[in-house]
Amino acid sequence: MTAGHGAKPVVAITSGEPAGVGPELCCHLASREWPVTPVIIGDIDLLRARAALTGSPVRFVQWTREASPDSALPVLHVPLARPSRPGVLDAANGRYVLELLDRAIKGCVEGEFAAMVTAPVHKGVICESLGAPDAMPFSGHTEYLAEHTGTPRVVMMLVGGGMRVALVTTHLPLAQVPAAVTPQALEETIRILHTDLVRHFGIAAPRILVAGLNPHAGEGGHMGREEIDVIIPVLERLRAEGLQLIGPLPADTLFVPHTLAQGDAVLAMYHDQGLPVLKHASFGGGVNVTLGLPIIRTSVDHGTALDLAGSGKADPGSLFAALDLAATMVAARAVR
Ligand SMILES: NC(=O)C1=CN([C@@H]2O[C@H](COP(=O)(O)OP(=O)(O)OC[C@H]3O[C@@H](n4cnc5c(N)ncnc54)[C@H](O)[C@@H]3O)[C@@H](O)[C@H]2O)C=CC1
Ligand SMILES: NCC(=O)COP(=O)(O)O
Repeated sequence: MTAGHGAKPVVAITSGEPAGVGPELCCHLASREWPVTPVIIGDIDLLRARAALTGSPVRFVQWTREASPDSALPVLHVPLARPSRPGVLDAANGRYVLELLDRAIKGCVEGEFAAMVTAPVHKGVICESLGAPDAMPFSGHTEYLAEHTGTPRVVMMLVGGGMRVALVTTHLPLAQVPAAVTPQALEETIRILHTDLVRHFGIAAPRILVAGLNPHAGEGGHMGREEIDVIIPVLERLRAEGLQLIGPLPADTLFVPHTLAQGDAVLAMYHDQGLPVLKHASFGGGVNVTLGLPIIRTSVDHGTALDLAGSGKADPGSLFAALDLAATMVAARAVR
């Protein structure tokens, strides 16, 4: 049983990179009623400072499980290492950002929180803070959550603009993508996507549109062989088990409306094959959800927007959509 704040499930909101728009977006959570109780994880003084700077009337109070909800936003206080200025990254606060994630993960695993929603982090400054300015020890929440929940494979899926777009590979250099699209990676990704479309999205028999890797899905082997050597054999094997898999389809025409209408989700082979289309259709209202985890995690579809930090102009639509989706997933889990 997840600890309640009043009668509602508690959802942790990690406020993300302190120099980015995450803290000020959290202020907007007070402007709506939610079916869950959002508890913000972050430095309470930072949140108060961003509220003052952006003219938000919100009040932040320290979170206690016993307190009854009022108009103030509860905060689980985690102190910054150093005061943060909007738009100015500071590697000294990199570990603070990871502490927010660690606290939320722990709370979700132990049942204190029903789900976690993440505001954006800056991957580069976290890597710098870990003493690896030229390497990528932190490549994203998705990979971090997999590692820290002991989950061998998870799937990044973005939802927005009437689409669901999942990825076989996530944050890795483009040159490494073909080698990462292995039969095992593809099969495990499809199984997770299928299972979670049923489990979390209530789609009884999901139809998945699978992109090819190469232009024109390899043009029959004349423009690359990954479709013939890897993708088609995996799809055939899984179709024999009853999964509804359409493809491999040329990615350039997969996203035309009449093709999209034939599926419940798209599976893209890599980050920039699928996400630009979805973000074009839904930026500011899209949600990133991690499938295959033992916990529920959703996120905004945008980054730290350092250029907007402190201006109060950042759009909270994606954070709202992420919290709405997390609440829906929590409710669906409760009736299973
Ligand atoms: N969920 C996460 O933690 C994500 C983190 N990132 C990280 O964010 C950092 C910056 O990434 P960029 O590629 O510059 O993308 P970005 O999303 O931060 O910014 C791209 C453009 O969109 C605008 N924008 C972003 N969020 C907005 C909002 N809520 N309202 C209005 N306009 C908004 C920005 O002002 C900018 O012009 C990188 O370190 C990246 O890795 C990127 C995407 C997701
Ligand atoms: N493009 C998505 C992104 O960068 C956010 O990824 P993650 O931090 O949620 O893994």
